[in-house]
Amino acid sequence: MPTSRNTAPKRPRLDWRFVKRFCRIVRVLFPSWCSQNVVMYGTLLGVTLLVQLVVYQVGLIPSQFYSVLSEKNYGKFKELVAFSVLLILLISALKSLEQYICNVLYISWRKCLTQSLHQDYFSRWVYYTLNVLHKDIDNPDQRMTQDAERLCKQLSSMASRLVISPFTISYYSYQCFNITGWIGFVSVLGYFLIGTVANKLLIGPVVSTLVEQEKLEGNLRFKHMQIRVSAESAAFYRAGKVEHVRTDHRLQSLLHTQRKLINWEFLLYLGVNTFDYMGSILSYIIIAIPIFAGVYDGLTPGEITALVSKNAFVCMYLINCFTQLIDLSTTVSDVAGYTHRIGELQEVMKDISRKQCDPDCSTVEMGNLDRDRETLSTSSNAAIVLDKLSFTSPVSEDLLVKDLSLRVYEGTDLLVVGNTGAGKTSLLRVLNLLWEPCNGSVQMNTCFGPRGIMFLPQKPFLTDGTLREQVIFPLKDIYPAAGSVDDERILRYLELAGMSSLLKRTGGLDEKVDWNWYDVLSPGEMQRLCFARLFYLQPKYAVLDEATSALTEDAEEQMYRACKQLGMTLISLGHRSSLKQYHDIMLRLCGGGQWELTQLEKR
Ligand SMILES: Nc1ncnc2c1ncn2[C@@H]1O[C@H](COP(=O)(O)OP(=O)(O)OP(=O)(O)O)[C@@H](O)[C@H]1O
Repeated sequence: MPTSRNTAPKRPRLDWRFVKRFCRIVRVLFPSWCSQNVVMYGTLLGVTLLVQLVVYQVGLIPSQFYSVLSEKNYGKFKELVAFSVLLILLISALKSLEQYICNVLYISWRKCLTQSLHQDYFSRWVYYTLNVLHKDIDNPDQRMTQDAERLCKQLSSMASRLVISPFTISYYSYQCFNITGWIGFVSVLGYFLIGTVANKLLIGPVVSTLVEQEKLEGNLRFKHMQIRVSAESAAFYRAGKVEHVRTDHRLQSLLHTQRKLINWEFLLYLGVNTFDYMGSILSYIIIAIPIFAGVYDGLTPGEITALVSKNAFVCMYLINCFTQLIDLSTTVSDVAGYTHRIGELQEVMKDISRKQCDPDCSTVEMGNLDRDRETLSTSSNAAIVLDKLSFTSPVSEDLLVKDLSLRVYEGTDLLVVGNTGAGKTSLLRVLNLLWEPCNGSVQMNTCFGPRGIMFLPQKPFLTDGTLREQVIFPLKDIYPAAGSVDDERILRYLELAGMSSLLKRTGGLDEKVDWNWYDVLSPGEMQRLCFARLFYLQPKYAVLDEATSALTEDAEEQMYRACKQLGMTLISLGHRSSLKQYHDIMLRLCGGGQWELTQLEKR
């Protein structure tokens, strides 16, 4: 497990690492040369270019008006008014279209990026390692939702401006050079360079503070999430006061960082605004140079006015192009912050995924069932073979289990007992490949999932959705056949688990419910619903981690008898002595790595 708790996190910057991460994200946003996003982006560039051409024409209109009015030419004036109206209609249409394409591109990019992150997150058990074991990365959920959304929004707003800038800058530089000579052009360029250096110095702290702020924002939301999920338990403890203090504490840290951020942003905005306004004065100074130098002495006052107007437009627009580039620096700082957060998540997920070697049948898919049966019939008799297995918890050096050798055969039920924290559930984590053993080996000759091995975890997992979706979970589709056959099976197993009353509460198998299953079901009901799921899926091996802890002994007997009738081999974890009667062998974890195996008398 890679940990870097002792090393300070690297400050996110506009550096080579940023370039690499950004390129990786761009590859996700543009999956191939002929993808829809490339076409859309190309169209956006085309429209932006058209906007620039029309803007140039619109910019020349005042100088034409000066010329026409100084000549008092009524015919030309009428033509010019009609032409101006036409150009204005055209530019409004083009700018609206440009904005529209930006928005469509934003949605399409968000889809690509979030789906790609989901792909890595839900592959194998990356989500488990990331959330439970991997503490180096904060708030993966926030990175996949909010950060991805903001990155796409910012990128779509600046994407075309950034690419089109070199062309407009070249064109207006050429015009500026033609009219004012090299002094005008060099002045504008020098002005831009000074602005860039100043902004670069200010962006660095803004990027790192922004990343910090996003992290704290996620922490605060997580705290609220925690209260929401555990509202009832908190209320029993009357924990409002202490949780209030803790939540406010997180809020304080967030606000402190936000204050730091707005201080840095104040300096950045100061630079940006000064640059903007100085730019407008600079344009007149540049225009004044050839006029005072006598270059245009031969022109009439009307022609000089028209020329000054045209020159003013060209110079101001060139400065405006540069200014826009500088203004983009604030957007670039946001983009850099989000790029680092998302890029880091991608790297960590890829790294985890690479380490999680894929057991060929760990996925739960209907299509795997036939292959699963083949695997079972050709494999060794023992479903699980543990050979000198030793493991610790991820944060401790002390062995929970040392040199455990054990074989689990079909039809031989195993009970695992031991004191609190002795490592019973951890043994399941190792069997499930969630934790790596530090010694020995685990050989799973049976597939995970329906028809193979199914785990009923200590904390029941209820998905969102209808009653049917709860029962058939983790299958995506009904099995073995849709329609009344499957409905009958579900109803039969709900009844067997003592949960047929749920049908009335939900209003049917496929009625959407507007409640959170965890809030409305009692712990015992949740456990019964998980048994209904088990009866429906009928795996060969059922691993039950204190799965009846919230049930009476009678109800426990009912569940265990049903499992046996359905032909399941059981591996149970628990504290109750009543469990012994349903099992053949007992593994006792004695602590400090010690363990013992005993034969049991089944009733
Ligand atoms: N994600 C984790 N990170 C670090 N330590 C963990 C983690 N999960 C469990 N542990 C520790 O590993 C040890 C064994 O835990 P485990 O859940 O296996 O106990 P158990 O025998 O199942 O206990 P119980 O009877 O209470 O369910 C405990 O000390 C626990 O705190």
